[in-house]
Amino acid sequence: MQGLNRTLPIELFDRPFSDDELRNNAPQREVAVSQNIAGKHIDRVFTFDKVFGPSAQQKDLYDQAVVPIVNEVLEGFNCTIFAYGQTGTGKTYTMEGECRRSKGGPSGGLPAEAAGVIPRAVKQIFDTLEGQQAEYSVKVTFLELYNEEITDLLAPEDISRDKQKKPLPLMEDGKGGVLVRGLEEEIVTSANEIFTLLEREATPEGEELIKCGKLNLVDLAGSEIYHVLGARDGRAREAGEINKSLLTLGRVISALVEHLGHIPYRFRLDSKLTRLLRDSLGGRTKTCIIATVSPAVHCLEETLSTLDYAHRAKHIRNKPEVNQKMMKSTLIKDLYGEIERLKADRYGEKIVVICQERYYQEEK
Ligand SMILES: Nc1ncnc2c1ncn2[C@@H]1O[C@H](COP(=O)(O)OP(=O)(O)OP(=O)(O)O)[C@@H](O)[C@H]1O
Repeated sequence: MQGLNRTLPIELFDRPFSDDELRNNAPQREVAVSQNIAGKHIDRVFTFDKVFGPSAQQKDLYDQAVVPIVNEVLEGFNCTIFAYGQTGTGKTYTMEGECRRSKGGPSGGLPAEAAGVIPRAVKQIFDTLEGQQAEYSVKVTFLELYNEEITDLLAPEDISRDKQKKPLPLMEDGKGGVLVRGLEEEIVTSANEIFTLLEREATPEGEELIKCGKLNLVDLAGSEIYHVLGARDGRAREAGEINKSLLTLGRVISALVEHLGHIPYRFRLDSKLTRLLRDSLGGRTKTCIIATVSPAVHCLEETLSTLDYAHRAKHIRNKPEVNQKMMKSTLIKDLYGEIERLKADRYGEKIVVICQERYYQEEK
């Protein structure tokens, strides 16, 4: 769990570095919040794995918090990184940064210092694989969940109607997981346009293995849009949906912490957010939550709730497993099997049609 703090005033970081920490250049791990309620002074301290203060740059967060996670993905784990926090606290800035327009610069380098987690992760994955001179294929999907609707951040805007992207359905994948149907997959390749395999390595017998890791990078909608926009017009529903989504996520987190990893069934189906993050909260995925908070005093309540939530989520125990490595020959055999099955299905359909036609003719 990481805590990224955009521009928190120094009062919130009032604990100075100890001499030991200064010597070891240790990153901060605590956020201290001071409150004066009815003349009573209340101090609260939240401990996280890492805390990034007002002067922290995107690179600092990335190098310290995300690089190890991307390395795990390259080792074959599924990992999730999501930013959580009040609206306007920097979730999008953290996940995407300010580099959307210049995405995919000619040199393949990062377009700006303000590049966030997503472009940096893509670059790290690509650089590492290039460095290994391995044959690989990297597929990237970016999605946003907002108002109980999933939108594809890679899909081109719909030019037919008011530039809205179509929401995508979330479905069970039949293997205990979920999938977002129609989510665009962008293939990031080397100059040689190598595709198909993420990474290969040889078994002692010289058989090639395929290692596959997945990195989920999630941008959540703000939880307190309600307060900012007020419950007017269509915004009321939006606010309700967002709050419902995050409330359910909060309940799931409590359930996971209190019931030792068991999520009550009703919560599992409650919201798309929970379904989408099912494997990331208490499942087999390694998950990093980046909590973003505001420096503004009028946001204190929400800041405390974000810190509370993030702190609670820290107690969730996931059981990460490396994805099963598959022998290349087995994969090819499976794919041939699949092709044969599809051919047989098509043939079968045709027979049914012919039979129906004949049936109607005979009926006549
Ligand atoms: N660490 C930062 N340094 C400089 N500017 C920042 C930082 N974090 C956020 N900002 C700026 O603050 C504004 C709000 O940030 P952002 O849009 O990322 O918030 P958000 O949490 O994604 O909001 P929402 O929940 O509404 O989507 C943006 O203008 C962004 O550029």
